[in-house]
Amino acid sequence: MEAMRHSSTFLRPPADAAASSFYALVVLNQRLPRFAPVLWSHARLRVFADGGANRVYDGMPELFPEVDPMEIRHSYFRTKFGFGFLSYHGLISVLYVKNKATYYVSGGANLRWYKPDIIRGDMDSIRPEVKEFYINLGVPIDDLSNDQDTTDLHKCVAHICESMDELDKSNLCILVAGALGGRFDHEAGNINVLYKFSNIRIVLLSNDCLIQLLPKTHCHEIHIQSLAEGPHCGLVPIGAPSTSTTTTGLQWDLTDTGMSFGSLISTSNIVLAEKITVKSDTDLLWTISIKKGI
Ligand SMILES: Nc1ncnc2c1ncn2[C@@H]1O[C@H](COP(=O)(O)OP(=O)(O)OP(=O)(O)O)[C@@H](O)[C@H]1O
Ligand SMILES: Cc1ncc(C[n+]2csc(CCO)c2C)c(N)n1
Repeated sequence: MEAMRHSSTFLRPPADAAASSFYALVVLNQRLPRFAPVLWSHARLRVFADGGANRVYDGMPELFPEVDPMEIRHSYFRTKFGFGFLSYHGLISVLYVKNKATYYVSGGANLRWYKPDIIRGDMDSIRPEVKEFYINLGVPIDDLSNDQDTTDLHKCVAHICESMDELDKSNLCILVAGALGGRFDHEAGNINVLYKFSNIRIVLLSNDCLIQLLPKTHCHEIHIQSLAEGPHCGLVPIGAPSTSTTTTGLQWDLTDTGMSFGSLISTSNIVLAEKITVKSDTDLLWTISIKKGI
C-alpha cells in the first residue's frame, strides 16, 4: 500500500517551508485565524466563499491596526513596516513583526495582495459595499444562488478542482480558513466536503486546530511541524467504524484496534514522535492542535 505524506508546512512562513504543494486558500464566513496572512502568502489561488469576503475586508486590517485599512485592503508595499526581499516565488514580501508574531505581507506584481481570484457562493451573506469593492478591483463574482443543495465551501472546492488540470491536482492542497469553531451544522457540512472530495487534500482550519481526512486507500505518514502544531491530537472514524487501526508515534498508539462512536475513538491523544504513522481499514479524520504562539 502506498504511503501518503502529510506535513503542515503552510503554518510556517513561506521562507521556512519548501514549496512542495500547490496551495489554494478558501476563506469562509468566520473570523479569520490569526495566522491568515501566512496561509495567504502560501496560496497561489485564493477564493472567498460568499460572506468570507466580508471577513477579509473587515479582518485583515484588524490584524494590522497601525495601518490604514484601505492600505491593507490594497496592500501597497511599504518598507517602513519591515524590510522587503524577494521571496522564493519572486514576489515582493515584507516581514512584519507585530506582538512578537511574524507575518509576511506580500505584494504581487500589482501589489494588491488581498485581492482574491474569485468570490463564489450563493451570495446571501456578502455585504453590498464589500461586493462593490471587489467588483471595482476586477474580482469575478460567481453567483450560484440557484443551487441551494450544496454549501458555499463545496462550490468553492469544486471551482478550484475545475480550474486545475489532473497533473496539478495531484499536488493540490486546499486550505480552508474559518472552517471550525462556529455553528455545528456548518462544521458538519465542512467535514462532509472532506468526504465528498476525498481524492483531494483539504485541510480545515480554525485558530485552535486543523482537521484532514486520511483515506483508507493509503497508509499515512504525518510529519509534525512541532513549532506550529501539537501535541494534542485525535483520530476519529466519523464516516464508518474501523475494525482495525494501527498507529506509531502517539502516546496512546492503536494496534489493530477497532474504533467507533459508542465505543472507542481516539481523542486527547498526544504526539510523541516527529513522524506519526496511521493505517486503517476506514477513512479517519486526523486532528491536531495549533500552537498559540504562531
Ligand atoms: N459558523 C460557522 N462555522 C463554520 N463554518 C461556517 C460558519 N459560518 C459560515 N461557515 C462557512 O462559510 C461558508 C460561507 O458562509 P455564509 O454565511 O456565506 O454561508 P450561507 O450559505 O449564507 O449560510 P447560512 O445561510 O446557512 O447561514 C459556509 O458555506 C460554511 O462553509
Ligand atoms: C436535505 C437538505 N437539508 C438542507 C438543505 C439546505 N441547504 C443545504 S446547502 C444550502 C446552501 C447554503 O449556502 C442549503 C440552503 C437542503 N438543500 N437539503
